[in-house]
Amino acid sequence: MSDDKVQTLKVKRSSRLSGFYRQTPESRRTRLVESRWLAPEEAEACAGLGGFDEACADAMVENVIGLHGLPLGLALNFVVNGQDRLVPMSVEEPSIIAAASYAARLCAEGGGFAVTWDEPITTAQVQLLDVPALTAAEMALRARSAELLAEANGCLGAMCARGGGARELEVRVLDATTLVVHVHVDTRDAMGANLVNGLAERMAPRLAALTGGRVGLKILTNLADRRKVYVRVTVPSAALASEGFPDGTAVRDAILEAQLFAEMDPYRAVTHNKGVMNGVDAVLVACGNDWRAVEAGAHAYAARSGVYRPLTAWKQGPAGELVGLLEMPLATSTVGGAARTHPGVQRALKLAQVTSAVDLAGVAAAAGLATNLAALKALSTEGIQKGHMALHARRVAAEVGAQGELVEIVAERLARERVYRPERAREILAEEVRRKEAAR
Ligand SMILES: CC(C)(COP(=O)([O-])OP(=O)([O-])OC[C@H]1O[C@@H](n2cnc3c(N)ncnc32)[C@H](O)[C@@H]1OP(=O)([O-])[O-])[C@@H](O)C(=O)NCCC(=O)NCCSC(=O)C[C@@](C)(O)CC(=O)[O-]
Ligand SMILES: NC(=O)C1=CN([C@@H]2O[C@H](COP(=O)(O)OP(=O)(O)OC[C@H]3O[C@@H](n4cnc5c(N)ncnc54)[C@H](OP(=O)(O)O)[C@@H]3O)[C@@H](O)[C@H]2O)C=CC1
Repeated sequence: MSDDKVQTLKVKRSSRLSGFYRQTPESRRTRLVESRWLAPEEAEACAGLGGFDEACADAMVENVIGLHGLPLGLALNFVVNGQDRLVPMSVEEPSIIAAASYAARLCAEGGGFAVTWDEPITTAQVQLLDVPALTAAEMALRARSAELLAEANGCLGAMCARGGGARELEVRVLDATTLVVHVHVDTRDAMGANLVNGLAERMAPRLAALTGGRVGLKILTNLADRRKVYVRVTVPSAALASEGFPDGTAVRDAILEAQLFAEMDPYRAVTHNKGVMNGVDAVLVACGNDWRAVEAGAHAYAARSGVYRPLTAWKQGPAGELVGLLEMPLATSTVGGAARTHPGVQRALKLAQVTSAVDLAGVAAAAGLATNLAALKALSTEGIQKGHMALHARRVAAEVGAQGELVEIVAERLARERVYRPERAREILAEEVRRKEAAR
């Protein structure tokens, strides 16, 4: 990135872009330039497929026959650790970006999202089978732990030079003849899967020799519980009041009841967590990260006690405010993987002003807490259908052939009628087309 662009990005800007959602994609890009979020050529590069082409795709995965697009939107109103952030989200489901923006606006009233994180530790597992004497094997590994870590770091010169490297060796007993060795590695801005998988393969013969065991699998774990992110928000109860629900305290209490439901019932907790992953995954997809890895880790973490539980906790604060907390493993990257091959990924990271992998984890987790709050607020008041379906109506309108301003007109009428069937959309579209022709 050129110095003038770095300067541009350092300028303090607001993430509150009033009326943004009523603009066209082109005028939104112009707005981003005017409000100094993007340089003109960067905004222009967002249009269409954003520079992603068949050659990029062919270098990325196998047997490519074409490209498959997804929308790239921006969630607004985010203040993360005191800094205004735009949050890039790529997702196929309507209402998620609106929901994130809405909840972020509520959270901003309490000071925004306070985010902290663990060091970016990714863990390799080496399975050792048929170990003849478990206790002796464990002792041998523990006695050699410093030496083994030094050997590991010997293979990780570049990673150590940037402040990462192997940090700890852990031995776990799985059954009477099976051990698993965990090598915890700080992989800095990389997710570190390829790095630690390679390390595990290199270390395995030595670990087998020390224990007398036979090498089994050598692979990272996606239960990245040494790489967690923690987010906290405070929403004044008054901010929760909305049309038809003037008592913010009652809305807060309804959200607390929804939280209790998720804590008592895994069937509900899964859906509650889907609302969290709405935000997290959309950010990860926009930023070219491995969302399957994060999904797998998130759900395993939610079930760590043996019972599947919500990833977020909503409580009442001392002054009657609503306090929200999210704690989850979140292994992100700003280098490696798709960041190398997808031109849109670097742009998304710049838009969000992401400075490191852990910073990206913080932004994604803030988005997750926001989408969870928006869903709980909607569910606890008017129900999910009103807001969600009103936005879904735009998709129905487009499906039946509405274009340009007719998309909004048809969608608005469907939402007013609370009918979202394509047949009705078709009728409305025909009426509106006739009306337009008559007016000419
Ligand atoms: C959809 C809203 C936000 C409307 O909510 P509303 O109160 O009708 O919105 P509003 O018109 O008062 O606007 C409030 C703010 O929302 C945003 N907003 C409003 N409209 C738009 C739009 N068109 N495009 C972009 N942003 C929009 C925007 O930030 C706006 O602020 P402003 O800029 O005006 O100051 C609300 O109803 C909501 O948050 N609903 C929840 C939607 C949701 O969770 N969708 C996910 C699908 S359901 C699901 O997958 C998860 C679930 C529900 O199962 C999880 C669970 O069970 O826990
Ligand atoms: N179970 C799973 O989750 C699995 C996931 N994967 C996939 O692996 C990929 C991620 O692996 P990963 O090892 O992260 O990616 P890559 O191998 O693509 O790239 C990471 C490398 O980038 C280099 N690098 C440059 N700058 C930095 C920096 N600032 N911080 C850290 N590293 C830097 C490092 O190499 P150097 O130190 O040599 O410079 C690092 O090892 C994803 O595509 C994922 O989908 C693969 C297998 C299994």
